Amino acid sequence: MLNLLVIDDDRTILTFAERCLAPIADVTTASSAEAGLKQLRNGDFDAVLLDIQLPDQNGLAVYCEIREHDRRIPVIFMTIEAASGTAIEAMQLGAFDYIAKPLSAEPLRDLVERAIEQRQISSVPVAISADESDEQSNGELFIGRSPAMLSVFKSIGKVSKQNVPILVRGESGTGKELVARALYQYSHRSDETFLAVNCAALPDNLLESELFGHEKGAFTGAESRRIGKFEQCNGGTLFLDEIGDMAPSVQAKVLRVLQEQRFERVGGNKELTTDVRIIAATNRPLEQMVDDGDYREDLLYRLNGVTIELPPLRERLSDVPALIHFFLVQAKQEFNKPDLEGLSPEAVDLLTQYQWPGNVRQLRAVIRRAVLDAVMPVITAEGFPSEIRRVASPEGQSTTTDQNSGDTGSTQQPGRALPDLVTRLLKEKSTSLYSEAMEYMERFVIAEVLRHTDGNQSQAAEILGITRGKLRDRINSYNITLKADVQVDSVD
Ligand SMILES: Nc1ncnc2c1ncn2[C@@H]1O[C@H](COP(=O)(O)OP(=O)(O)OP(=O)(O)O)[C@@H](O)[C@H]1O
Repeated sequence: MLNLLVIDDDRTILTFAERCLAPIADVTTASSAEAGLKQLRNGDFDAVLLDIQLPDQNGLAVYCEIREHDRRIPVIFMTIEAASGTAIEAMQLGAFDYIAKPLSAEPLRDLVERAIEQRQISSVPVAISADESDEQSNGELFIGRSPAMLSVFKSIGKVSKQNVPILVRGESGTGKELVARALYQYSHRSDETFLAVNCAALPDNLLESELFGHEKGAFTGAESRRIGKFEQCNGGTLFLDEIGDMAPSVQAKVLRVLQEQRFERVGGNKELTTDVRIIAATNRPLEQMVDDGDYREDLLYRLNGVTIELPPLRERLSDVPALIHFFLVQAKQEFNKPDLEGLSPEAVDLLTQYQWPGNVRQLRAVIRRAVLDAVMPVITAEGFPSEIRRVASPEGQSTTTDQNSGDTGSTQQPGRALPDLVTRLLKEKSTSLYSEAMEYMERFVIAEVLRHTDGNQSQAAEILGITRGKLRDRINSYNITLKADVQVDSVD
């Protein structure tokens, strides 16, 4: 039988808890902090229900003693409304949860059952530890042991010292920028500047001036001369991310730098020279864009000389455990969770089966979120978003949407889930409500506009007032599938 300790100076609460929780656990009661701690030391408890205001000792102090005795015991605080500030403090210290008085039988039973379940899972050895390994203490930043990644590392080794442009290809979030940085670190230019420009993040005219600079008065608002990245980076390495998102005029200027190392600032006629190594990245089908007349063939030819292809994470799922470990260690330190031990075996199973449409970036976000939310030493599948937990359901990764998604199936009005989402996050005591709600809104707005334009991205970008590159970026990160009817799957 499972054992539960209830500490409260209110007799009625102790009697209520005994009666209500008897079907699930052997309930031991104590009416003071001192008596409770004595019981704790003599017994073996699976969870503790603790009154936050005890006559002989502050509830938080008692909580700290319980943690010192056994940090795996989930502690549920019982509070009255006025003490909610202390309850929040308790949660910050790592309490399992808190429940408001007067107690009701069903929520109390549910909560205790959940706590006991977590305690049991926490007693199983973790499948992936959150402690730093030798590998990580060696400063390894680029994780991957799959044959596909080993071949990427080999390519980096082969070409990093050659002074040629390199094109890094792969889906969003696969690590293209990391490849660019590794190429730079292992090159002869590693002591020189490394600059990165995301070509999709700026409208065409601003991108041109960002890259090549401009002269005073070149256009309205150009109040002084500006030095562009190609000039700033002379002798160094320039990473051009989303190289597919450049207007023809910018493509022509980049081609000229690649061929002759020459360019002019916007609005200037003085020819400047620069010695910059270009590493470009894209997740777009440049060949197709050339066929469609959207991209210069000569530029593609120049960039394509040496290509490094990053496989999507779903094609190298054997890398997932090492990546989980890497991100766990990072997040444990960053969020100051010294008690975190790692991930339970079923949690690891789930993550190694999921298809990761958002690639490594999505995996990183999922681990960070789970660490941030963790109140127990072991993270279980409960700590993951619903789209990942669905993998374990008999239906597999269904396309049904949930309240996290910006869209809904045909049965629900799009966008209607926002109030529910806010209510749920409030209930879960979220500390990122604003960003989650904004993400939901953005997802919803983009899907609606795309539906309105029948999936036409140029029209949608115009209506939204954002660049096509930015729209594409959002479509990728929210995993919006453009079919006859625009569908949205939720991705963190
Ligand atoms: N193999 C890896 N090891 C460790 N971290 C990784 C790895 N791959 C990617 N990451 C991390 O995942 C995140 C996304 O990586 P990155 O920005 O390089 O992707 P990207 O392919 O350039 O994405 P985008 O196309 O959207 O710009 C970053 O936080 C990066 O540090």
